[in-house]
Amino acid sequence: MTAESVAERAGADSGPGSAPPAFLVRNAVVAYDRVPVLHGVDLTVPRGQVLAILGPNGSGKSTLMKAMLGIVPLVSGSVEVHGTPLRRFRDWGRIGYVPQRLTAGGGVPATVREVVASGQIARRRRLRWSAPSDRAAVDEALDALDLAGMARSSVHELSGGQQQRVLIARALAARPDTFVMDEPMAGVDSENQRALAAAITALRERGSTILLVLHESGPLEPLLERGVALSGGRVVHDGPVPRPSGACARPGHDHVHPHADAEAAAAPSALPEFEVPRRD
Ligand SMILES: Nc1ncnc2c1ncn2[C@@H]1O[C@H](COP(=O)(O)OP(=O)(O)OP(=O)(O)O)[C@@H](O)[C@H]1O
Repeated sequence: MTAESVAERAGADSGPGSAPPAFLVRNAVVAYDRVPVLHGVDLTVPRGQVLAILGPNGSGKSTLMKAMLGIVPLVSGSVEVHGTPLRRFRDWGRIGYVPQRLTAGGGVPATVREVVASGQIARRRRLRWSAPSDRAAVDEALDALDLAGMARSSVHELSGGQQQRVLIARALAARPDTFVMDEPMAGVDSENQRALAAAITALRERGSTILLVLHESGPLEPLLERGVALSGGRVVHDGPVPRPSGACARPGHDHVHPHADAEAAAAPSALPEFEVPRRD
């Protein structure tokens, strides 16, 4: 069976007239310098689901996310976004991508409002001045992340956690329905974590699809409907969100240390770091 017919069948399984999944990944293989780092990953993300891709350092989380967005090419396999093969997908205004760190702007001074407004560029069909509705969307995004009071501040003066809020507001400003967030809680203090969790809760309540790359579920755990754990470039768990255990379970734990990837590779079916809850 071809990848296209697998995709069609998956669409048919979800019922006549129902929307295609936000992402449909089939047998994805990705290599860097001819060394495979994703070994045939399958993943279907239904619309409206809040899903975390979990796993230790180097397990392939970011690579999978980049392959789903076409940032890195597939050696083989296929990706569809909202029912369209990735190579033909053009509706990028539907996708709100939140990178791990603020890189846009470099040393150029930019205010919080300017960075948030820059999120609308993919949505605009042609070059034009921003309309009142665009400005309203920027205001809404600033409010949602509690940033209105800092709108005129330079982003470079902000803490890492505040910058992370700016990145989410920038994605929100284009009013997408699908979010892909790379480690939104990494290096973020607890106050900013609460603001981020509140914003993600609001997105979930309005039916957004949210895909998060996380080292561990942490403070977002109550929001997550599904956890997909990778180890050594393979899916080793797909179901209820595994609970962090050991040091990773402690409040305030910030995942910066490398994990025992050699052990994970030696036992690919094991779930490093996590206790998997029973399915009752
Ligand atoms: N640009 C690259 N060139 C070569 N190898 C890479 C590149 N990016 C990632 N890798 C390697 O691919 C493997 C998977 O990396 P990836 O960043 O996807 O893992 P990850 O689970 O997201 O890790 P982390 O949590 O540390 O970000 C690792 O062995 C990594 O060293």
